[in-house]
Amino acid sequence: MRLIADELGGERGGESVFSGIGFTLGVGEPLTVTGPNGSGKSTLLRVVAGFLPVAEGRIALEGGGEDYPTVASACHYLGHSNAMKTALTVVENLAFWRDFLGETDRDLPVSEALEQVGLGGIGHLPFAYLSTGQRRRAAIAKLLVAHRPLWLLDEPTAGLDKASEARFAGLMQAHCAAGGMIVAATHLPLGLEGARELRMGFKERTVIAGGIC
Ligand SMILES: Nc1ncnc2c1ncn2[C@@H]1O[C@H](COP(=O)(O)OP(=O)(O)OP(=O)(O)O)[C@@H](O)[C@H]1O
Repeated sequence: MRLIADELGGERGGESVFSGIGFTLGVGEPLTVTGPNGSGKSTLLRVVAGFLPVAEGRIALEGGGEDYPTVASACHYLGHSNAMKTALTVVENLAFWRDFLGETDRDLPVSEALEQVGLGGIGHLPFAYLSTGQRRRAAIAKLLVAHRPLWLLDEPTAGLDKASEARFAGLMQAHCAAGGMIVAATHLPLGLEGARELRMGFKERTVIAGGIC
């Protein structure tokens, strides 16, 4: 399976935000997207996910087979918002997402996913009761309860403490080791060993080996 961006361009409000983006991501590979505020990192992730139209060029998933015929069908998108209902408990939110996304044979049970993000024991609480970092960890658990090979992550560690950052780095490494792919926009090192870096907002935009990790 390969994710291919070819001369990809994205717009916001009818104005070009970026153009000429090119990269190929193979199984097990992480890519970090870096650059100053407003350089288009979030826009790029939303174009890849299919939430915004491709303004020019193309984004495609090759080799996804019947299970993953499109990028959208293959990806989890974790944006700035956690996409959880505040009135539902943490367990109810995760069960909703598992049911909505459809079960696969690689999903973790909700209780195990909560253990993996250090939230074991508080799954019964309404999402509204959780702290900022706990909310982010619950949103990360969503990645585990419904398997998708491609994780699109927008500043995924915002609000996490050091221990949670390290735990999430382990989850990302495990995802890649199992053949997953990650595209993560970030201002912070993510602990993703061997990640290439796509630098946005610079005149010479390049993908460089062994970037921010
Ligand atoms: N809905 C919108 N309409 C018009 N312009 C927008 C819209 N959303 C974002 N933009 C503009 O698009 C540009 C890229 O924004 P984007 O959020 O992709 O940047 P970013 O690199 O993710 O920034 P940050 O590091 O601050 O998160 C910015 O100039 C922003 O003002």
